Amino acid sequence: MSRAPSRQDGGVGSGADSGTTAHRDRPESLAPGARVVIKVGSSSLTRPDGGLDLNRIDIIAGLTAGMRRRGHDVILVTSGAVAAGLTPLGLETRPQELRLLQAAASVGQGNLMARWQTAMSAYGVVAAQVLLTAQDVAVRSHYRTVRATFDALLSLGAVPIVNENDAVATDEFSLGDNDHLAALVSHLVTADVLVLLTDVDGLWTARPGTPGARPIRHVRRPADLEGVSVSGRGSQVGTGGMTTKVQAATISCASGTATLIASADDAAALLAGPDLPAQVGTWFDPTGPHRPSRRLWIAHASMPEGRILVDQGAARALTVGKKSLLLPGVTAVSGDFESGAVVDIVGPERAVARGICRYSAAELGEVLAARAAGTPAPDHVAPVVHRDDLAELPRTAGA
Ligand SMILES: Nc1ncnc2c1ncn2[C@@H]1O[C@H](COP(=O)(O)OP(=O)(O)O)[C@@H](O)[C@H]1O
Ligand SMILES: N[C@@H](CCC(=O)OP(=O)(O)O)C(=O)O
Repeated sequence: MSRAPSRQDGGVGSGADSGTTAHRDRPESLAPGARVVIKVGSSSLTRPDGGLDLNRIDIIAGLTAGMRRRGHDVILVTSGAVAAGLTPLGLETRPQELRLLQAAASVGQGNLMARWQTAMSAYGVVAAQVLLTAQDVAVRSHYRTVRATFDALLSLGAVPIVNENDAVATDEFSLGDNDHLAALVSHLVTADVLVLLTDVDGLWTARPGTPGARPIRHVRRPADLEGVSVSGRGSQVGTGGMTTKVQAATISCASGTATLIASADDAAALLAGPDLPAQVGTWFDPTGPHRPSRRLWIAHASMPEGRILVDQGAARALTVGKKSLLLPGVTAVSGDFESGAVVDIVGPERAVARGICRYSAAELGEVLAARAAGTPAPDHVAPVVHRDDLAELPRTAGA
């Protein structure tokens, strides 16, 4: 499907947009042709008795079909596999143990996908199951393959229906929550808008029900979140609460994808036509351009294999000077990695960046040892991490 030229404005109609970041209003409509990732949480797909809410699945399938007719590419990220597997296995509540969660997800995913497929096909939409693991986004060659799969599905007019492949995820190697998965998928497909549908009307100043808590309708920049109390405790069936949604919005917005957190009850009000009512959900403006996928992959999806400690001057050169990391700034190295590995770069106060290291840990160790002994170091001229291979980490991340 052809894409509308919506990249400059985050895929939204300009509405009352003054054009300046400081006074930008919330957009009033979805731009024609915007590519939209819709994530539906477990809390929105399950009934109080634990079964799948087929009415909700039908509504979202119908909205997806309508959006496709209006020219949008739609990618659905669905939770609910664990929740859908509990009752058939005779489990009364969500188990803690990984193997039981995986058993539930294995049973539930088939059920969940069958329901989506039936609902989508009733509206003439071809649904495609895509189950991802952390490896698929952490290993660059997998990442490229997955992106090609999404491109093929979208160009053939199918709607990818994505979940984590919970049955094979391990404790150490799992995406953990579908809000994060939805942010990574948004980046993979260069989405214009990410819609996180949940059981609450967007982000509130504090957990709804807290005295004085009120909904926030528009987040223009991360600083707008100061003072907002976000809890990781969600519904009975959900994972991560509002914390993972705000993290997902932050990741997506930084890579040019506007994000809307809203109640699944308001899905029709938001997605049945181009209009985006101002008093529904929370809209997060994009905070950066659609970034080259390589940099975002380095920052949010890759698995660092080691750490390079740097002095204050090097940390400043990376963060303020926007420079490459050079050998003289390196003070120590940890981990056993080959050249080409992703590493965290840690300054005296915190982890400042993540990047692809052009030397192995052993080569860096040799340089450091020679420096300590006052003997000539091997004659390396290449930067340790080139600026093009480097992504800065936000202040809150890392050490
Ligand atoms: N500041 C906040 N604003 C809105 N909701 C919040 C906030 N802090 C915590 N929450 C909780 O987050 C829950 C949604 O998260 P979760 O149950 O994980 O949903 P999902 O299953 O849709 O991913 C809401 O039910 C709400 O109680
Ligand atoms: N992959 C899991 C979803 C985990 C998750 O993040 O759930 P939720 O917080 O409801 O989006 C499942 O399908 O049950």
